[in-house]
Amino acid sequence: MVFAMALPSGQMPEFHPTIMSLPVMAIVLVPWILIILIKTLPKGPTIKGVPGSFFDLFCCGAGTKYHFVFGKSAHYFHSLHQSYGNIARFAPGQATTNTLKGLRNIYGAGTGKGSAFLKTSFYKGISRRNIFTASDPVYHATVRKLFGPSMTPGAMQAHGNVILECTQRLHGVINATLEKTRTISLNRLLYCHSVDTVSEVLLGKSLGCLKRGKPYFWTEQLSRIFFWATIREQFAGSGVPTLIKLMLRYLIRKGVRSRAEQARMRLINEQLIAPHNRRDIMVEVMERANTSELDVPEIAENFSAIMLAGFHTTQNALCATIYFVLTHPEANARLVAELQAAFASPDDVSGHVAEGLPYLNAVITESLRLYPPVPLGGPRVSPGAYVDGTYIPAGTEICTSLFALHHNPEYFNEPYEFIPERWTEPGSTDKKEAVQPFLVGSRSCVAKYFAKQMMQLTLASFFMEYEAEYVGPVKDWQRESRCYAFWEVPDLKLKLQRRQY
Ligand code: HEM
Repeated sequence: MVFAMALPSGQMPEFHPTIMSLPVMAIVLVPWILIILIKTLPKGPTIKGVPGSFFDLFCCGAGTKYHFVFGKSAHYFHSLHQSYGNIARFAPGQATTNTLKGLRNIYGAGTGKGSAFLKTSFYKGISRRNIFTASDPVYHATVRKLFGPSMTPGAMQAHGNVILECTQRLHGVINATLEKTRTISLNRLLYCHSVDTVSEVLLGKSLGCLKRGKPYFWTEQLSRIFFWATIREQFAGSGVPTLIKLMLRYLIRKGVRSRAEQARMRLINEQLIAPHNRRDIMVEVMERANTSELDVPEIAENFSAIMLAGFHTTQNALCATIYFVLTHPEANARLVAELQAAFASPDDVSGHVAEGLPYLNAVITESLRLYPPVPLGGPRVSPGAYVDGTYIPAGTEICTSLFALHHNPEYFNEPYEFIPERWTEPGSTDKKEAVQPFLVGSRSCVAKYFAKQMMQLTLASFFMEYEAEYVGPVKDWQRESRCYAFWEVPDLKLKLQRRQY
């Protein structure tokens, strides 16, 4: 009423929500941001004498938090190494290294008490105790002993034909689509292929995502779980994780995570009692189970963890390799020539020939170098030890950024270029051991040979079957990918045509 009288027109003044809300925002948000900053000040031991950016060291790791949240952590860590050298801090008590020696010091340190660099609490935020999340070396060794023998190169050979059948199903779906259009985005199809193949080899049952035309909601959960685990880790103690948890649980998607877990465990428990018509990995593991200290629910939990770890990683690697080959016409021509000299037709592709093809394996390794599916390497707690000549105090965190290691100019000529020849030319001076996309040591990828075989067979069959052209918008695959533990892969849009044999 007072306002109305003050205005000549006698109307009420307009309500400007932005002007009105600014003081409110200031009153509510500024103290909250201050509390977050104070709460996220480092509480544990700090690393001294290792450089890092001002924002990270004196503003509660603000630079790192920003880049994590916006999916740019891999590039950010690389830029820290470019600015501050081979060991750089990204928070007062956390450091990253980009050297081979650093990698070996951290991940190859063994499992002995007091000498091992154990997994950090970050992994506990991902799921229950299993092969991937456990930090206890004794428990971890028990699980590796049970599953490891079924994933050696020799053991994996028995699954080559199953992987090829999965690849044929992928081609069946692509060919059906080609009857309607020549332009196809392969991201989702390759994701479904990865899910179906991993579940088929591991559990003896394909999840049928390709047939269904889309993945199940629970197969796609992992990247989100990793994202929130990262946020939790970055903002630990500030109240942000609790707020997010409450929002997720009560406001947005009640119980999604537990439904995902139930769906996954139901599948595994069904397969544990179902008859199997071939010797898949589950059959082999359950034959050994009576010699293991793990009970059946724990074995089931580990099947779940191993299966999930295989979905995004292999899809990331397959998409990137196809992109790099197709955007490098000479590499494409060389690869196709090698494949056509080795196989008479796509149906002729076989595991034992594909594993010996130098150029095929060179394009795979070069893609894994440029675009490691796990770009940061896992965070570890220092036992109090030297990493590449620098003392990292006990209780502080250290990791090797695989993306930065793979782009380290000390090891690679033209580190940003896709040059498969660096793996085939005897005169190449590049340091080959510096490419370790599966990590090294006791916590390296248990399914390394599975992943390699799947890539060899899927890619050999694909390039034999199709003449392809990349027609998507992406000019720089790495820059245009977001990274949250794995990559969020850009659009792999291709124009495809079946080859005639
Ligand atoms: C190109 C594909 C793949 C790459 C580059 C890759 C890379 C890695 C890396 C870097 C780690 C260590 C992660 C850490 O310490 O935080 C890891 C661990 C692991 N990976 Fe893979 N992976 C791939 C495919 C797969 C597949 C297909 C599976 C399963 C079918 C799998 C299962 C696992 C498991 C269970 C672990 C934990 C091993 C342990 O701690 O003993 N990975 N992988």
